[in-house]
Amino acid sequence: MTQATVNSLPTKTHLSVNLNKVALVRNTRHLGIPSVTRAATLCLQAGADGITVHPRPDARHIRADDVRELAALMKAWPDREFNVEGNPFQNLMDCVQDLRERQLPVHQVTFVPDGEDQFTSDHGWNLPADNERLRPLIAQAHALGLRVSLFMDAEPAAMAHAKALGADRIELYTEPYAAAWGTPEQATQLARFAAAAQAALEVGLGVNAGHDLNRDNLAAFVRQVPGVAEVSIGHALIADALELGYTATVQAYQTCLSRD
Ligand SMILES: CC(=O)[C@@H](O)[C@H](O)COP(=O)(O)O
Ligand SMILES: NCC(=O)COP(=O)(O)O
Repeated sequence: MTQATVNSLPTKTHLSVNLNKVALVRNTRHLGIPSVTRAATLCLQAGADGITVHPRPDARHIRADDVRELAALMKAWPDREFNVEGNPFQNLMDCVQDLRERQLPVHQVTFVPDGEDQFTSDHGWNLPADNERLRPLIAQAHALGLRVSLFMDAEPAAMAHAKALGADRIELYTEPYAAAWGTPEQATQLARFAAAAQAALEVGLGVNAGHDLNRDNLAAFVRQVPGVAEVSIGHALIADALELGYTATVQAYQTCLSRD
């Protein structure tokens, strides 16, 4: 990497807490508990750097109302980030346009190429094949004042395409690393993700990461993959919070991210 690139590496990896799973439990009754906004408040009070949600078209967990209520809450936390994930060819753009019309904060959109009823995210964009259809949506998000991150597999060659499309960041889809953690494949996967992150940094993209990161696999990832600006973590973090509470859990994840 050039010196200029090294100098621009983030000094901290931010923790964005994904609250999908809080909404998933809430949606099994009509009682409003557990509260997604209360969870967000507790995570932010505990030191989370941001909140992530992924409102899927089937509204299985996060609903449009949740996105609005969380954005309204984020107004009271101007130094924290609100990241909304989704497929821009489905409901994502309407969702963030709605926030903008209400003058509610949203900082980043993460474009994810999921099908309408996909079990969970399991792949990134296919660049350059998806280039032409993504380009106008990235421009549309920029016109709304949003940072755009593209959910990507750890393929170094795709990073220059993401940059040429106008993306600001990529989010590395980390499930293959998480699945390899603790096995002989771990080092191979780490090297693969490090190469993809380095390729992204070299073309001037920021690097986010997420999917199945947890308290066991997180520290090695951020130590060995260069320049990770942000991780978004939901499933494992909320599972931990059921046992430890939000405050202790967020603090434990921040300890994993510490570079001391
Ligand atoms: C893009 C990504 O990896 C996460 O948003 C993941 O898709 C979480 O979604 P679910 O909580 O619906 O599994
Ligand atoms: N972008 C990934 C995310 O928000 C959370 O993924 P997971 O931790 O629920 O797998």
